[in-house]
Amino acid sequence: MVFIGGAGNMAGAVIGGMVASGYPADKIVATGRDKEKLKAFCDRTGVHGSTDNLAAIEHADVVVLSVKPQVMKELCESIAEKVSARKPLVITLAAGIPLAAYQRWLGAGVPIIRAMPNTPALVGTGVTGLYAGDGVTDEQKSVATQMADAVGIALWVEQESGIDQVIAVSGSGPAYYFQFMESMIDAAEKAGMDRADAERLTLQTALGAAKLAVAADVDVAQLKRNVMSPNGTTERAVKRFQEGGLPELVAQAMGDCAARAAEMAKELDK
Ligand SMILES: NC(=O)C1=CN([C@@H]2O[C@H](COP(=O)(O)OP(=O)(O)OC[C@H]3O[C@@H](n4cnc5c(N)ncnc54)[C@H](OP(=O)(O)O)[C@@H]3O)[C@@H](O)[C@H]2O)C=CC1
Ligand SMILES: O=C(O)[C@@H]1CCC=N1
Repeated sequence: MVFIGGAGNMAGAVIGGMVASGYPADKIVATGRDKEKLKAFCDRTGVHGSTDNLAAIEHADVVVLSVKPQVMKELCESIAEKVSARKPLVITLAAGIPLAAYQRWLGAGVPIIRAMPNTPALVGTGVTGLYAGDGVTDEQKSVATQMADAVGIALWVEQESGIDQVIAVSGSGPAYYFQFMESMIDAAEKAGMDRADAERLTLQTALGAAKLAVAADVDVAQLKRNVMSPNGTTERAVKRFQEGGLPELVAQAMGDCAARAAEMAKELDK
């Protein structure tokens, strides 16, 4: 399996998670342009590295594309001849680029899967949304499912637009939680708590809440009520969130996120 842009944030997290879960590191090649960054990544994970995309994909059955959306067209055009001749399975991790664009850039008939992972893949707790284009076999779909399963959970979507919904929930989602944690840490520090203590307590609380929510047989609304004693401290805090419009703000932010994915598609599908 070859990851183009393999030492980057997203592919690096997927590769790190795959290797940690037992996928053989010597079956993975990561490519990049920055030799030092690539070497450090390969030393850390045990995967092979290459600064030559064409040489790296020469015999590959699966090519994962993980460069920034803005440079994806240029990258695809640079590998198109080789890819359209051999037709390996191409899995793209990029946000905001429709399958139709890859078909134009890489040539018709190349099997393409859009995958939308998230960075918690690195710790085996990722979410990957998946969408398969025409001509992708069940065996190829199962390769993508295996990659996703190795680093967390997978969800296949029926429509390509489902990928934009996945971006709004889980692709970008970790940043929403990091933002919330950052705000809690800042507020606790401002209120007089040592920053390191504030960080420790905030992160453990986030971890505990997420673990409890996953393990519980009641929904998150009930778990929230379980923390709220009538006329107690939590009720006061939650009332402030609700009066301040947090639910609407979250919905707006997620809407903005999905809208940006659609906007990127218009900018980049050329
Ligand atoms: N970050 C995230 O949370 C998520 C990102 N994504 C998607 O993943 C993709 C990558 O994003 P992210 O990892 O954040 O970005 P990064 O910039 O961290 O990684 C991109 C990598 O691509 C490499 N690269 C650029 N051009 C080339 C090239 N021509 N040949 C080989 N390697 C190249 C860069 O390495 P070098 O500097 O060595 O060239 C860099 O390491 C994007 O398309 C994004 O939409 C999807 C889901 C979540
Ligand atoms: O912010 C971005 O565009 C990428 C896609 C999802 C997460 N990061």
